[in-house]
Amino acid sequence: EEVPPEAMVDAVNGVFGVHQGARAVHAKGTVLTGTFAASPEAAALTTAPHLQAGSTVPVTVRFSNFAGIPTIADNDGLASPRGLALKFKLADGSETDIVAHSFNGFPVATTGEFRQLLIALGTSKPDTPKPTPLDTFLGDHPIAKTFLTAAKPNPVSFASLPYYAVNAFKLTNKDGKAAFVRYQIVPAGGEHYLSDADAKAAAASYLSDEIKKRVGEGPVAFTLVAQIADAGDKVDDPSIAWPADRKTVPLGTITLTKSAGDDAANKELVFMPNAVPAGIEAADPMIADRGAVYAASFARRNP
Ligand code: HEM
Repeated sequence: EEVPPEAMVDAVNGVFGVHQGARAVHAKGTVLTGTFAASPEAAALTTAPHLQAGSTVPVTVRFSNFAGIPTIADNDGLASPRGLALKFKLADGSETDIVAHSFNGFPVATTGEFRQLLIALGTSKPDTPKPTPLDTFLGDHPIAKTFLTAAKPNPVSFASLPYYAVNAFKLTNKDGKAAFVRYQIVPAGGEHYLSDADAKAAAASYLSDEIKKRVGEGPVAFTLVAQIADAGDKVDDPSIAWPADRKTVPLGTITLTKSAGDDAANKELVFMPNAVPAGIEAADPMIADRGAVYAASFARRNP
């Protein structure tokens, strides 16, 4: 089922409402800048310029809460999964982006199913007669139910949880050899979460406050990793995580050194999951759909 990008933005707005100037989803965020240095191993996978050994390029990272509500408290249940959007500034002036979240999977397999889920969410209110559209959808889609009900503990920091880009890409190296991969962004300092009591007591902007303070005291680092598909792993279904024992290859190190402020200071910033240089191609059709939807959302928030 082809879904027009505008209809997807409308469906997201149906869940969270329209908030002038904000992203339709992942509406509260904070931006940092730094560099990405490619690993020695990356070039064996792809000819992409920022993934050649010795390459270092500037990056911009936006951390965000899930909900399409710009005032969402960082300890609200709707703040998870968290987002990490990463923009590489390539030497030729172009940009390439990775847009990831803190859950290894997605509720549904396709853009069309995602629209159905959004409509079910938007039309199921506390006073909606049972079974609600959401009850019916989740009854038919057990993976979506697992996604929505999975424990998503509040992190100590945006820098203390791993992120997954979920949709598969095809990387091609200089010999023409191709591999299907999914990106993971792994925190250098490991995973750390708040206790329930500490999460409850946390301030509404504890995460954006914490990351600004942290980066003021020293660099904040992540490793960009490629998880490599085995023959038979599905590349067009982000709802199914590939097994954890699949080979992983470090692609490089993200080192964040400066806060660039919150969204008010970064209105023109947009990340495109489908913006890729030669050596990288989208493998999952959801990636092109996301590109069109993000552009439509950007146009609405920057009229
Ligand atoms: C068809 C599926 C999807 C739709 C329709 C969709 C929709 C959107 C929209 C409308 C935005 C706001 C864009 C903007 O105004 O700049 C957005 C941002 C975002 N989405 Fe998605 N999304 C989809 C899939 C995903 C997936 C699979 C992930 C996780 C890997 C994800 C993570 C994010 C994140 C982290 C942001 C914030 C980006 C930023 O910081 O600018 N989305 N999405």
